[in-house]
Formats: sequence, C-alpha cells, structure tokens
Amino acid sequence: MAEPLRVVVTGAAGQIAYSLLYMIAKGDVFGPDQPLILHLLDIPVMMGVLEGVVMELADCALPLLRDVIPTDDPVVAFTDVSSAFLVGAMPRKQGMERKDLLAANVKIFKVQGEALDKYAKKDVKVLVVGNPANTNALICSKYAPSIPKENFSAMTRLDQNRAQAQIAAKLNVPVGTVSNVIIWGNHSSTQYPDASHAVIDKNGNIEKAVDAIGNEQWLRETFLATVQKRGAAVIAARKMSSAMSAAKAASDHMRDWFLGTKSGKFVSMGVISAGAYGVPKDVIFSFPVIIENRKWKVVEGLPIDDFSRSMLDATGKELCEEREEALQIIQA
Ligand SMILES: NC(=O)C1=CN([C@@H]2O[C@H](COP(=O)(O)OP(=O)(O)OC[C@H]3O[C@@H](n4cnc5c(N)ncnc54)[C@H](O)[C@@H]3O)[C@@H](O)[C@H]2O)C=CC1
Ligand SMILES: O=C(O)CCC(=O)C(=O)O
Repeated sequence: MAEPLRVVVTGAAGQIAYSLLYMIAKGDVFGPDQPLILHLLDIPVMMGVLEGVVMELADCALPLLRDVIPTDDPVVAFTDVSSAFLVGAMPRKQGMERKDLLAANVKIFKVQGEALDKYAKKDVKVLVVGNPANTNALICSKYAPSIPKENFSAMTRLDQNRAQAQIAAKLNVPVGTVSNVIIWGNHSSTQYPDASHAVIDKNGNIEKAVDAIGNEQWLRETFLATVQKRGAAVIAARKMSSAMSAAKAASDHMRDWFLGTKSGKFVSMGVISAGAYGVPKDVIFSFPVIIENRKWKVVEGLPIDDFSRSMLDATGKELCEEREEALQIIQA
C-alpha cells in the first residue's frame, strides 16, 4: 500500500467539515488504496468541539485513516501536507453578499498562505472553500510565492453540481447523465452558469442540453437565477449555509484534481487566469478544465456568443473589484 498522504482541513470543527471529513476519510477523494493522515485546524475556542469530531472519526473505524492530528497551530496543521481544504472562515448570514465577508475572512487566507509557503509540500493542491472563495484563494497564493500559482483553486463545483441537478430535473433524467455544464467566473451572484456546451447521455446517444430543453428563455432566466441564488435560498430555508452539498462538492473537486477527469468531460474550477476567453488576468476565475496527472488545463476554443460575453465581462469586473478591495484590507 502507498505511504499515507497528509491532508489538512481547516474549519475542522465547523458544519462543512463535519460532512467532508467522513467523505475524505472513507476514501471518496484520494481513492480506496490511499492511506491518510488528517490534520484538523480550527481556532483555540473550538478545540473542545474538535475533540468530539476526533472521537467520532475514531468511532467510524475507517481502515484508510492512519492518524488524526487536531490543532490550533497553523505550523502543525500545514507541515508536509499534500492537499489542503481551506474551509475555515465566517459564513454569510441572510441579506449579505459573499463579498461582504472580505473584511472578516481575507486576513485568514494571508496567514494560511504564509504557513503553506513555509511548511507544506511544494506540490500541495489547495482548495479554498471559505468565502469569498475566489479572492481568498488569490490572496492565499500571493502569500505563498514558493508554491506554483496553479496549485491554488477556489470552489465553484457546488455551483456546477447545482446546475447539473437543475437541468436533470427539468428533463426528468438522472443527474449522472448530464455533463459539461460550465460555471464561469466568481462564486457569487455574478457567476455565469452556462448550459450551452452541456450534454445529456441517453443510453450512449449524446444530445445537446439546449436542444433537449428547447427553451432558451428558461436557460437564460430561471436556470441562471436559480443557480446564481441557490446559496442564498439554502440560507433562507435552513438559517445556515449549505454544508452537506458543499462538502460533496469539495470532495468532487479534489478527487478530480488528484485522480483526473473522465475522457470527454470537463469540470469547473476557480483557477488563476492567464486571460483565456478575454477575461481579466491574475484573478481566480472559474473556467471549464480537464485534469491529467494532477494538472488542470483550461478547455479552449469554445464559442462565446454576445450573451455569454456580457456575462463573462460582468463577473470578471467583479473579481477585479474584489481583488482591489482585498489588497486594501490586507495593506491597511
Ligand atoms: N465555495 C463554496 O461553494 C462554499 C463556501 N462556503 C463557505 O465555507 C465557509 C465555512 O462554512 P461552514 O463550515 O458552514 O462554517 P462554520 O461556521 O460552521 O465553520 C467554520 C469553522 O471555521 C473555523 N475558523 C474560523 N477561523 C478560522 C481560522 N483562522 N483557522 C481555522 N479555522 C477557522 C470556525 O471556528 C468554525 O469552526 C464559509 O465562509 C462559507 O461561506 C460554504 C458553502 C459553499
Ligand atoms: O452562499 C453562501 O454565502 C454560503 C454558502 C455558499 O457559498 C453556497 O451555498 O454557495
């Protein structure tokens, strides 16, 4: 069997981590043959709660889990890790936009970037879940200059999963038959859920989702708004933000990064922009990617119509504004 892989989860005493840790520890992310050592970081006041999480992980009797290290010390948390789930951050409350969290959360990602830079493996793969995820990931990367920028990502997989589920429900087909829906841009209400390249696999016959749906107005209005505002809808219903679905999306994202995407399928990830599709450079922008040998590559050459162009421009503009605001907060 392989050597154990060290994986850190921050915000380990929180609600997303409560579902995520089980998914990781039972092999959903790194595969059924990969032993794991979990590093669990939270803040000092949460150490009692974290102790309970550690007890529960032990009580799951999971064969792949070789050790669990609970800590409030970033040095312990980030030392020698190959994979980092950065979940720990304040969630938004009803009526807030995710960017309203910048002031509270961006400094966490500066500190954790510095710790990753000093203590993590240089090929560590970092997934930022804590909101506003794209800009937090950018700041984290900025403070970890010895780690390639391509190793930092932000989670838009929950938006992708939501989009697939909406299309499957509209067509009354199993969600697993829907693929290649794209989330462009920011994990915010300016994101662009784009079904124009999505396909449905009907027993081996591949049909374009737009043809199967046959209702452009639904795609541009109902579908778009439902996916963009789904996080807020969950908060309104649960009085807490999405957790089980966020954990599943984080697992999907890191699994595809480590194990690769399936042939002909692409997934959406917030990654450092080099300006593909004419969007701003040096922001963490969600693109369609394929992944091989733990390296992602933006899918190029997809046609972009006028509607899509205006959506890409709007979400890119918001990311540039968030970047400026984050830098001001950090430098203040
Ligand atoms: N990108 C996405 O699709 C999604 C992002 N989120 C975001 O994920 C974040 C976490 O959400 P929940 O788990 O529901 O929140 P939660 O409040 O249940 O848990 C957050 C945990 O982070 C800890 N924490 C705070 N500062 C920390 C630090 N400096 N180091 C380590 N741990 C720290 C807290 O003590 C708490 O235990 C929020 O920012 C939320 O908005 C949530 C759902 C989806
Ligand atoms: O919407 C939020 O701010 C919290 C959770 C989240 O990011 C989401 O559900 O998409």
